[in-house]
Amino acid sequence: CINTHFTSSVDLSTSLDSSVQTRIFKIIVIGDSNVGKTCLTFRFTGGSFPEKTEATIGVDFREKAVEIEGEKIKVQVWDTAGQERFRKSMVEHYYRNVHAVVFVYDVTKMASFQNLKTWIQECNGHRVSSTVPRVLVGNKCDLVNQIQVPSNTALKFADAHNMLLFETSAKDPKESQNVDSIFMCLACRLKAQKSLLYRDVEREDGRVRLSQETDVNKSNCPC
Ligand SMILES: Nc1nc2c(ncn2[C@@H]2O[C@H](COP(=O)(O)OP(=O)(O)OP(=O)(O)O)[C@@H](O)[C@H]2O)c(=O)[nH]1
Ligand SMILES: [Mg+2]
Repeated sequence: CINTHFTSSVDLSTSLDSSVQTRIFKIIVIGDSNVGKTCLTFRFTGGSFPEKTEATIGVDFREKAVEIEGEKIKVQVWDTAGQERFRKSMVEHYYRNVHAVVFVYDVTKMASFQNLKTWIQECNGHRVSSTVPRVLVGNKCDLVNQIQVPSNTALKFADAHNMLLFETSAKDPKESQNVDSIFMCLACRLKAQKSLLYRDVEREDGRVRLSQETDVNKSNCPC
C-alpha cells in the first residue's frame, strides 16, 4: 500500500454536495488521442468496453458512486480530448480544482509514451499542486504481440515522476478489476488526504466542525 503522508489541505468546498454531504472527487484522464481514455473511463463507470468510440470533443463526464470505509463518495471522471483541436478551449477547465490526474499511454505505441513528457508539462503549467496524486496507465496490454513500451522503461519513468504504474487493458474483461483499482486507489488516497477537511463532518449550531487529521495508513487502500 502507499505509505505517503499527505499533509497539505486542499479546499474541497466546491466539491461538497451540501444537501447530502457527499464528497465529489474530480479525476482527470489525460493522454494522446486514441490511447483508450474513453474506453478506460467507460470500463470503470459503466463496467464494459464500448463497441465503438469516437474522438472525444472537449470533455465527457462520467461518474461513479463508491463507498470507502463507510463513506459514500462520488468519483467524477473527466474523460478529456486527446486531439489538440478538440481540447484547446477546455484545458483551463480540465485542471481547475482537480483532485487527481491519470496519465494514459498506449503500450503498442511508443510515441504515446514519449509524449507523456508534454502532458506532464501541461499539467505542471496549470499550477496543479504537487500534492495532487498522479498515476500512469499503460493501456491495450491485451495486444501482447504488438507491445512497444517495455514494462521496465515505463516503471523507470513512473518512478522518476513519483507515480504508480498500472499496465492494463480496457478491452480485456479479465482486467476490469485492475482498471477499477486505478480509480479506487486514487479515491482512497484522496479520502485519506481530504480527511483533514471533511471526515466525520458534524453540524453543530449550524456550523461545520471538522475532525482531526487521521492516519493515511489506517485506510483500506486496495492497492
Ligand atoms: N485492443 C484494445 N483496443 C483498445 C483498448 N482501449 C481502447 N481501444 C481502442 O482504441 C481506440 C481509441 O479508444 P478511445 O478510448 O476512443 O481513445 P481516446 O484516448 O479516448 O481518444 P480521444 O478521445 O481522441 O482522445 C478505439 O478503437 C478502441 O476500441 C484496449 O485496451 N485494447
Ligand atoms: Mg476519448
